[in-house]
Amino acid sequence: MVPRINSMNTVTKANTVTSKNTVTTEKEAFAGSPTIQTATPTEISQEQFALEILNLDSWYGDFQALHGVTIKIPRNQVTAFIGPSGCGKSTLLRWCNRMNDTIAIARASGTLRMGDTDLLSKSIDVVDLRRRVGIVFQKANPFPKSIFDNVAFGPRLHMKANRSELADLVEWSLRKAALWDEVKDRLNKPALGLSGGQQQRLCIARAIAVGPEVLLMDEPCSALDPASTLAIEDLMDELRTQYTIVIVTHNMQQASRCSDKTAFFFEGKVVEYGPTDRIFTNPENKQTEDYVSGRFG
Ligand SMILES: Nc1ncnc2c1ncn2[C@@H]1O[C@H](COP(=O)(O)OP(=O)(O)OP(=O)(O)O)[C@@H](O)[C@H]1O
Repeated sequence: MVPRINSMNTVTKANTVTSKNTVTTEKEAFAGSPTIQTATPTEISQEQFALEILNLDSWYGDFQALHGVTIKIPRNQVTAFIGPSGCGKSTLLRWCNRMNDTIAIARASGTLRMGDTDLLSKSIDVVDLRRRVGIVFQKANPFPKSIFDNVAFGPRLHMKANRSELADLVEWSLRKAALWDEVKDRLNKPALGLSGGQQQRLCIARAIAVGPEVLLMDEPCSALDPASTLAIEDLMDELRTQYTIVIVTHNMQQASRCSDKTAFFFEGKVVEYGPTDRIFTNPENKQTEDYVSGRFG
């Protein structure tokens, strides 16, 4: 029988619609999932932002890594962060789900909001935040567990699902991550036995299994071969209908192929932010033009 995740405690709580612009719910995040009834269609307009970053400064000790960054990240789109090494792309990404909390000398000021949630608040529940804002790293990092247990890990932590509900959710996540057909006969085998590209798709399945609203991807393809890279890019294209994706990439072709919006960073500042087509074909800033055309960086 198909499990009903929306009957679970955590999900019910998170489904609360708090404001007009905060309509992303787990119900929507799981839309299409066998575990959730059909979501009420929600009008997505350009005005709806998954993340609002206003005048964000960030430091590591005395070193200021971000200077007054302002970017509004639209819902259900792919936004690419590009720029030369050390310009602050990952720092910004890591504030979005508070991974920087693991760095004692990191601090930030300014505004970083997801709907009504202040992501910089000291009192935020970071475990719950990381369920709502998933992250996939440059190097795939499956747990030393079975393929099944990797995907089931988050749901076991955050939801009260019985065995069959969990099995359905694991299958759904692996299908979404375009990995099901390759692993369905070896779910109990170690995840570390998968190829690099498969491991990365597994990490994406693991991230979406808990119904995040936003998926952060920090150079997810930089360790992959062209075929696996293409698989991940296809996947992003598929996932964008349900999730907001933010990707850090050094690959200009990838940014121009996969993203709707692009932000170009330089020395901790956003030099230019706008529709990807425009950034790549008609940038307003000379520095952006030089970077996207490969003249520096
Ligand atoms: N843990 C840290 N401690 C001190 N400084 C750091 C730390 N992490 C990053 N930095 C510094 O902050 C700046 C921005 O780093 P960040 O990793 O955000 O850049 P990036 O644009 O993602 O670079 P890359 O493309 O090479 O990954 C760099 O100068 C970097 O050296």
